Amino acid sequence: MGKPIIEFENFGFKYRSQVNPTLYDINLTIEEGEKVLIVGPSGSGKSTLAHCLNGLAPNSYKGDITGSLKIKGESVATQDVFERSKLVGTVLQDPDSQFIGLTVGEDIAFSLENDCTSQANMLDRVEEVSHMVDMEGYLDSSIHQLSGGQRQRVALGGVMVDDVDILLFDEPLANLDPATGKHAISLIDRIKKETNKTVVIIEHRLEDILYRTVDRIIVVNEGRIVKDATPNQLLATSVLDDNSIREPLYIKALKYAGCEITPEIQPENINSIQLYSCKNQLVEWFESVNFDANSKHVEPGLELKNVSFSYQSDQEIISNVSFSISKGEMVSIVGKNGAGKSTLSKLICGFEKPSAGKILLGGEEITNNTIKERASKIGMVMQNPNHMISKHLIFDEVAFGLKLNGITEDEIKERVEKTLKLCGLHPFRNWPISALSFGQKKRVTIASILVMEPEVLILDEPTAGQDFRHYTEIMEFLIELNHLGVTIIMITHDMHLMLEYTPRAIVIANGEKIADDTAVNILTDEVIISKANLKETSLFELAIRAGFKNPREFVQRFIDYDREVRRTWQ
Ligand SMILES: Nc1ncnc2c1ncn2[C@@H]1O[C@H](COP(=O)(O)OP(=O)(O)OP(=O)(O)O)[C@@H](O)[C@H]1O
Ligand SMILES: Nc1ncnc2c1ncn2[C@@H]1O[C@H](COP(=O)(O)OP(=O)(O)OP(=O)(O)O)[C@@H](O)[C@H]1O
Repeated sequence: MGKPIIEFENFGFKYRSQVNPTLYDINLTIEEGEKVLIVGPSGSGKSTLAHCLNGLAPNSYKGDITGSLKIKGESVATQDVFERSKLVGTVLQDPDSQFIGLTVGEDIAFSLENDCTSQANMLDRVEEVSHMVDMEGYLDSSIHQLSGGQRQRVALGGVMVDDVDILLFDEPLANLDPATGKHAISLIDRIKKETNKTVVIIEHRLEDILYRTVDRIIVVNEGRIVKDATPNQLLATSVLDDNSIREPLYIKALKYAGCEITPEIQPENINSIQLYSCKNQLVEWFESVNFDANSKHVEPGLELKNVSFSYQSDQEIISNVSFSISKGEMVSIVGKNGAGKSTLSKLICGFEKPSAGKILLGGEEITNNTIKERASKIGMVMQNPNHMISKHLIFDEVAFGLKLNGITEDEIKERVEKTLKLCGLHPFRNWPISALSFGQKKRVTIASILVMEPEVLILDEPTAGQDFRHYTEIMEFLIELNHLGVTIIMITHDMHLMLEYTPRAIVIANGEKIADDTAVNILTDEVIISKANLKETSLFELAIRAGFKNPREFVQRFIDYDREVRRTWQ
């Protein structure tokens, strides 16, 4: 047993604005040098636990603590945020809320200044850190000119240099492209091993985190710890499923095939798992299922013809991109951080104007239409919900667009209520938005666009911060809309989402389109995966390890089968 570094004892927290506590009976000891993953459904209290650990609660988020929290053996009850920051370094869920400097270099330097590093040393260290997170070309760029994932990388870089014993990451992968996510996980692992720091990670993307070993997984639900186990032990239970947390895809495939998952077969990673007799079961399952899922769409929807764009005249961000998405299609746009995906959506919505090329909707050119003209037909849900929300109450936020369009009060009420129900927000309709978790806020922004009933819906990372139940609800809801003829375009770094929900994907790298194919073909193509910072799927690896001659087909059958299973849940 190592020395305890974090000790929550009978710990509870109640936000001042809430009637009931958000955390109850937390008894959790984390030892020096441990790496612990905290998972749980949206709104279960994970970020609150993180805020209690880094002192934001109760210092910034006011509330009452019961029980005790000790760090390094000492009670921290009276510490302020600054004192706590010397013990715990944090990457928050919304990186925008923690930038201090104006440029990338200044922001990284700020973390070093806290440690009184000498000026000369500082420049070297800033270079080194920026290199670590692959941002060395951006040291003079303003934070505001960075893409969402680039901001996340800077935030990661900042905390990695903090001279603290505990590193706390709240959804570190949310905006990172899959390859950078993998890199970040390796980096966290390396720093932990080299410096013996204690690492606490909160993340919905369990499979991605388990790319590198974690010592323990803590499952939180409704403010309590419901399970504290090693990954191998946990994956052998149904706790993840029971608590709306997504299991790794290869585990799901093995379960579909009827294989028994035990800790002994080391299920924590696709490379560690022993398949034994599961191989035969997988083959039998594969042969027993077959679907022909794809239907063809032909009506013209959204078309881009040779579109180019630059923010600054010397650097082209989008280069000669053309594609055509039929009415009623559901397509992913994927690619590296900073590749130009969000910029493309800004061009489609009219927030920016192409320097060359045309954009058409339903066969008609809209290149010169105003944002307002497009807004009734094209809805856009942005990456960061805090960039979209302008109202105090949930109902008002969702009703806002309808009000602007002069819809009657009765109709507004009906449409807003219906949308809130669909988005799982109805119980909160009279709440202030400030009292929602990040995942809940994200759903508010989706609701505020859906209520407008757009023809084309563009969603930038629609499921970031969502637990599996809400993820599935949102995605199945989008599929329903899609079946009604709404064209859906998703910008995502979630390879599961792309595989499972969008038959087709467009890949952008350095502002150019480098592929336009089925999601399965793309995620099994090494060259494209590497060029666009994507990540191979564990299903493909499972199929190879189980000896399938056509692993692509195995992946496709899993996807089709899984889709059918999910449909029957509805
Ligand atoms: N600032 C706040 N003021 C009042 N209540 C809050 C505040 N932040 C969170 N809560 C309450 O705590 C609950 C849990 O929120 P928290 O952010 O800890 O959840 P989470 O598990 O991190 O969720 P997610 O995965 O969606 O980020 C919320 O449903 C809300 O009731
Ligand atoms: N307002 C701006 N001014 C100048 N450059 C910008 C601006 N916004 C974005 N950029 C640059 O344009 C490039 C593309 O950014 P964009 O946000 O489209 O990327 P992305 O593919 O959506 O990335 P991510 O996956 O990280 O969200 C990036 O290199 C970014 O630094």
